[in-house]
Amino acid sequence: MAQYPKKFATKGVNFWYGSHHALHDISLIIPQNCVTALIGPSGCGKSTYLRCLNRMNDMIEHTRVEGEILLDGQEIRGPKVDVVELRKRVGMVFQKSNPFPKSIFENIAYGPRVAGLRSRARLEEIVESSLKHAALWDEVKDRLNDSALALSGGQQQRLCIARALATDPDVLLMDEPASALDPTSTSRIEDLIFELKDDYTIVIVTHNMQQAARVSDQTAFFYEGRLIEAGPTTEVFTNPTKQETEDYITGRFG
Ligand SMILES: Nc1ncnc2c1ncn2[C@@H]1O[C@H](COP(=O)(O)OP(=O)(O)OP(=O)(O)O)[C@@H](O)[C@H]1O
Repeated sequence: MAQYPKKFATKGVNFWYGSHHALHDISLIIPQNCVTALIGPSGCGKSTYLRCLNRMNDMIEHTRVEGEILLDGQEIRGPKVDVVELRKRVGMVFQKSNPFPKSIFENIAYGPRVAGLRSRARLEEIVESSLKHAALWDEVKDRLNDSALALSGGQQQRLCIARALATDPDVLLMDEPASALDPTSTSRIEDLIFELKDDYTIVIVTHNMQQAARVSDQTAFFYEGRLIEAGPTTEVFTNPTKQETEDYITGRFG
């Protein structure tokens, strides 16, 4: 992965929920234009780590983070960092698709509007390009004013990806984006992830090891709040260096 520039470099990241020490000394490079999969058993800290990358954990009370989280070499917890700007650059898609109870158009236009964009023509361009990027345009272009809630689960998830793309991010964080979807919709999301990495850096949390093996370039295995190993996905899956990784990927626990 060394041939790719570092998008994120996290060094010695520790994280606490109150007195619960949830992440221990996590140092991980997230390479640009690659898909990094975070795998590991339930409760090992994957989502917590993911939320460190756009300071989403700031919204949870009584939490504390220590260590370095550098995005393009800049500390994201520095005093001058605008968190709203950070979250535009580092967009997020959740396990359960969560469209607003508004039209398809308004769901995508929302972020750019909140950012101050007023031009209808420009908003239309952004809606179209975001939906195209999220491989949804052809299915919805004739019904942009219909409610987003009328879309299927898989379409709603692609809409949420389009919504995250509308603010022109560099990075997409995805927390189990396909775990609530049927196999066909899952496979569309996986194809989409593969296409998106040309333009974005992607970090995906997944419970599904086949999915991690299919979509990611780099895999990071977490266990009990620690990063056990990280490396090129093919190596982690075929020749893991740590016993815990081997036990997990061969299904001995988790
Ligand atoms: N909001 C919260 N408040 C308190 N503790 C939390 C909170 N969110 C997570 N935790 C705890 O932090 C630890 C790591 O949780 P996290 O959700 O990051 O794990 P995970 O690997 O993503 O799990 P899963 O795969 O089940 O989503 C767990 O012990 C969990 O109970």
